[in-house]
Amino acid sequence: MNTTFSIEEPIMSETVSAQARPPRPPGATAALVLNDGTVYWGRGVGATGTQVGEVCFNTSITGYQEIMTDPSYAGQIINFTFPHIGNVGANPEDTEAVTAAARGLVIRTDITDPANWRAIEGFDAWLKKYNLIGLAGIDTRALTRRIRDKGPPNGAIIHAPDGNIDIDALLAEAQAWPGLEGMDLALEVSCRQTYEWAQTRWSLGGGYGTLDAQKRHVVAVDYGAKHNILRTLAANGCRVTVVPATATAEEILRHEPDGIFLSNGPGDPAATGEYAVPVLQELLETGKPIFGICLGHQLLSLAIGGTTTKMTNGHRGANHPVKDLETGKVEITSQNHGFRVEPESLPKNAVVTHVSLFDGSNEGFRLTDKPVFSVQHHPEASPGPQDSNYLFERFVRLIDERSAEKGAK
Ligand SMILES: NC(=O)CC[C@H](N)C(=O)O
Repeated sequence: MNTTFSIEEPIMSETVSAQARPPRPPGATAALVLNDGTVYWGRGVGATGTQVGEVCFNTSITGYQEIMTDPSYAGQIINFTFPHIGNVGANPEDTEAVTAAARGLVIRTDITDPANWRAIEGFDAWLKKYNLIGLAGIDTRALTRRIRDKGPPNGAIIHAPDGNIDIDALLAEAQAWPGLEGMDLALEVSCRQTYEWAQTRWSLGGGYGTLDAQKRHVVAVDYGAKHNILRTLAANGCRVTVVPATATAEEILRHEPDGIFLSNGPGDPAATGEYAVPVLQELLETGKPIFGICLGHQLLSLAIGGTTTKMTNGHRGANHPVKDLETGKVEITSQNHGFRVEPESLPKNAVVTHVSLFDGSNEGFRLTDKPVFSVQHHPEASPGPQDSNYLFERFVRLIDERSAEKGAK
């Protein structure tokens, strides 16, 4: 690990077009090759090998462990806009899944020795453990501007400590990769078997807790669920049964849930919708409370007849303002999505409840005739602000109201 901390850490090479490929700088052990032939040389960090995926950027300043383990990043290489990634090291608590589904990461400065009381190892060692390939010394600003102006390209990365790097082979890989549109990745990251979840949210001094009073039972459909969603459900008094993405409506209802949760997840919602939508349509018929987040929001929109499209630039960061149209309040949100719901495609019984103040795109809706709502952003944060936590309370209220109604009958 490089132990020198310096913002002046040299960038390996600037953005250069295919016509004028940059010569390999001395010491280069890694490269990123975009499908248009652009080459970025770098210094390898983390695991070795090659990977191919969509290159997107995330603007979060903290939370790199949570971002790298968010299953929604399957099929993606993350370019961090914040220059000092890795400087607080790594700990065993700040993870959102048992394994990492992201394809790799691109960072500006070399990883330094950790400076944080919670760190038990350096970020480089942690990346190796999670089999994540990284490149340091990249002009991440230039790459971000390129993604902002032209949309996220497909690219191939390599970390080869022996310097054995074949740019043409990487270019061919990047060009042959079909891209995220039309790709179902939920099956790759979903759990294989049903399991119970009881861990609650982390607290300073207390770590993660467990829940004693489990008043409500929620079945969470795992399209690639972040653990902090499950933790937040548990912290709100829910016993959570997590079922695979392929669970049928009958399998879900056999657990007799008081409410149903639809998780976040990677890939194109239209592709996942091929098997998820018929199940959701059956679940909607039951009148049970349903809450969806991100991919869950997109799948719910498809189930009621809406459409989703790929965005030119997705939303990935921890400072995105979203307006709750029903209260007029603005919440600062955590985001990670590259597809969006087209609000004009939604049926009359769907009311748009949230909108992005960055680009006006849809961030949420609710149904007027059923206890059903969903949001595009990530109210569980991790990383990010907790302004939107109230949405979990709203879900629990819907569950309690329905239970009270049933009890009164
Ligand atoms: N975080 C998510 O659930 C992402 C949803 C979807 N894969 C998208 O990119 O839009």
